Amino acid sequence: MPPKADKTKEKPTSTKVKTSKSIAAPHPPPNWPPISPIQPTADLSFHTLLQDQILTIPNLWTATLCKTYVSFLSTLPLTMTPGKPKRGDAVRVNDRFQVDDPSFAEKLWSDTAIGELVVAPVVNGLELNQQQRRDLWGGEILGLNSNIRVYRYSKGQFFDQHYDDSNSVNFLESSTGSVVPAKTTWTLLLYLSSPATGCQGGETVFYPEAASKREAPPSPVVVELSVGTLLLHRHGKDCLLHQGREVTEGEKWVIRTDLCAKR
Ligand SMILES: O=C(O)CCC(=O)C(=O)O
Ligand SMILES: [Fe+2]
Repeated sequence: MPPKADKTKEKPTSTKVKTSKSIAAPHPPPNWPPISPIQPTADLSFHTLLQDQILTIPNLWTATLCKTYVSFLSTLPLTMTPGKPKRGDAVRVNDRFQVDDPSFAEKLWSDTAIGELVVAPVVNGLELNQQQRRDLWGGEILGLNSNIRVYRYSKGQFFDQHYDDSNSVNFLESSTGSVVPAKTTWTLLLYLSSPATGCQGGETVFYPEAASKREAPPSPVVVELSVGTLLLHRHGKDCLLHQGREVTEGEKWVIRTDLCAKR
């Protein structure tokens, strides 16, 4: 069975006081550039790549904003992949920066179209009712995981086949300041690079399973990199096997977080 994504680094983040052991990375939150300029929400929508499993929001971030972020992220102390993965962990060969930053997670949710589109999802032209929303997102969505990860893949780097785990987290509600028990349900990957920025390869590829043992598995779903596109995919027990293909030219930059649902 293919491994889980880097389990050791995907520990639940907590908004409570933590022991040094539970801190995934000891970074103070960086001084992120403002999330501007962005596309108006009215111009954006979900695109379905695989029903109930893989969605995108093309052009969530403008090319200008992605460029500003890549320049900024290049100044952060990214760390190289730890040597040999532990037994059961996926092979991830890239450079990463990880920080627990509820304030940035809240900005990504509210200052971009993510929050509005997730709360009132129109999928394939149909607005979902409350039950359909819960089924799609895996519960009542609170916002985004404060565990923010930045990946830089240089030429020759990749993220081998794996499944993403659902994690238990404590979600800090910005409006009330209260902490709500939550779990992550979908992975969000924001692409800041593409062939337009000189990056070749690096596609995220999903391997849907065959409906039965007698049937051949469907073709893999290849998500091409596109600057400013947000990719969302279901994770946890219904996660599809997936990988980040090798980058063959240039650099691939990605910001990763997750949807959090009430536990
Ligand atoms: O970089 C990618 O395309 C995939 C990343 C991924 O699978 C992950 O963060 O779990
Ligand atoms: Fe993954």
